[in-house]
Amino acid sequence: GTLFDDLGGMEKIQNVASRTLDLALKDELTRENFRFANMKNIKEKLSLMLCEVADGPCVYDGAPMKELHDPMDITTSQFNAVVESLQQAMREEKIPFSVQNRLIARLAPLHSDIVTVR
Ligand code: HEM
Repeated sequence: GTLFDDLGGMEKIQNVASRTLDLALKDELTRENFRFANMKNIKEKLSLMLCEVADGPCVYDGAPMKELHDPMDITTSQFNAVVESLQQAMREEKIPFSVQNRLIARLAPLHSDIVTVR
């Protein structure tokens, strides 16, 4: 089976994406960035990205990660904060720890496109 199946399929992924962004909107380290963002749109695009990266039946159709995040001058601490929001969201959805880690591992390479400041 795919990581997509192990995560519990599309509905679970949509819940995770939605909750991750709600948490990021509350987190002191990241809330300013998301303050004026179209959360409904980001939730949809993040769902597609997570689905695709987990070998699910989706094609990400959003903006390239670097282009999108580069102007925000994002730090490693902020990147880690979003990853922690994602981990909390997966925990709340009762996704097994080992499955959580497989998804995180596939997102780790995005670090170099997203973080442009130390
Ligand atoms: C694993 C890390 C991350 C992933 C996978 C990710 C993914 C995404 C995706 C898929 C979108 C929507 C793209 C689109 O609308 O076409 C997005 C938008 C956005 N991301 Fe991230 N992101 C990450 C980290 C971060 C961090 C650390 C911040 C800032 C603290 C951040 C701030 C934003 C903001 C503000 C938007 C909305 C931009 C806009 O609509 O103009 N992201 N991200």
